[in-house]
Amino acid sequence: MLGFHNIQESSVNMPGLTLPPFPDNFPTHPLLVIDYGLLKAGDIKEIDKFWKAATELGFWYLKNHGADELVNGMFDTGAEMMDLPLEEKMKWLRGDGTESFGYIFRCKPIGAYATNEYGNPDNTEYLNVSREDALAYPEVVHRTYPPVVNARMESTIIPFVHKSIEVLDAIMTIFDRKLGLPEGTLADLHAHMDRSGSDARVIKSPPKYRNDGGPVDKDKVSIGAHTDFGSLTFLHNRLGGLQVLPPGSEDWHYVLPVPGHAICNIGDSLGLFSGGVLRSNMHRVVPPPGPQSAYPRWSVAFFTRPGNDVKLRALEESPIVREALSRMSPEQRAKYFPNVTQGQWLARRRDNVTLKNRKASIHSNIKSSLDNFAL
Ligand SMILES: O=C(O)CCC(=O)C(=O)O
Ligand SMILES: [Fe+2]
Repeated sequence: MLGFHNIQESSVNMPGLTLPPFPDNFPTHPLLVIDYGLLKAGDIKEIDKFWKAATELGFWYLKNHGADELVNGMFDTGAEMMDLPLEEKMKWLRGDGTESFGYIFRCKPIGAYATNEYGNPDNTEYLNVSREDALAYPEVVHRTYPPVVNARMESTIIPFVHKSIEVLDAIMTIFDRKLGLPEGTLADLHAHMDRSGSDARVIKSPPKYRNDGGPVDKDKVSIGAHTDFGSLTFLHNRLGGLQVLPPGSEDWHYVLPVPGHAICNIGDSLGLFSGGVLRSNMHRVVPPPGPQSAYPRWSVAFFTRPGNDVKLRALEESPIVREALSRMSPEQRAKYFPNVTQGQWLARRRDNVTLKNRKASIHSNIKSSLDNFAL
């Protein structure tokens, strides 16, 4: 346990605060770098590289996306929220339902979420703003937000949501083409104002454990092994700590944060729609490496998820998906037709992360405890 009292806890963009670089002696997994400008311009070579990234690892860097200023604003918004007294923040706690919008605090006394297969909770804080609430603001679709968040809604959050949607919609258009689906198929499943679990998120994990390299004890993991519940994630990291489990590997590999490069990944819903052609890959977050572990770790993300009423199923209209399904055993194929809507899928996955259910599932089925833990 570390107490880094002299380090400014919250202001990730604080002028003069220089974060230590990612140490050289921590091996990282190379992600393909995709240029958003080239993707938008229809550059064939770039699209092929992008398709390779999306189908093989399911993670890639995206540069030239134009969101950096807005991302800085989102970090500041998160810092303003997290700086409020805990008592004030707790008034904005997310509800008990399946929706995860609002403030989330996972800590020892009151934590409700497991961070690993042993059920240890941590003290990660989240601010989750629903896509639909941002787009409808000041009308309320799901819930209301604290005044410090409302104060940033028009200047920062709404433009960040618009920008993230633009980028992820462009990516979905490319997937339509690559999968041989009519243009707009995936966009229709993610209609912007359909009620969904899509959100803009700021995540803070305070410094807690020193990370000197090598395997990380399971009880020191900040966000346990999981795949994302939705379709696409547009993630912005400053410090290291994100790790991926590459296909066929038993070891976790760090993803190097690169300035100006977002980290994008595929989630379960696109994995299902594509019959597994697009890869929803396992990842987790551990304390930042070396000297970085003395600093709070912040992330900003936008998660796009299908509408809650969308039925999850492999899109057999696509010849590529049909071909992938034809190579599967009937049992494997059945996994791509789970007979649930996105809303039911989210509820099921969230049930999995409550401590109560986590413990129950550890006892009943050790393998399912290696399932996924995010929000
Ligand atoms: O903070 C990060 O780098 C990743 C967070 C994550 O995987 C998630 O919230 O689903
Ligand atoms: Fe994730």
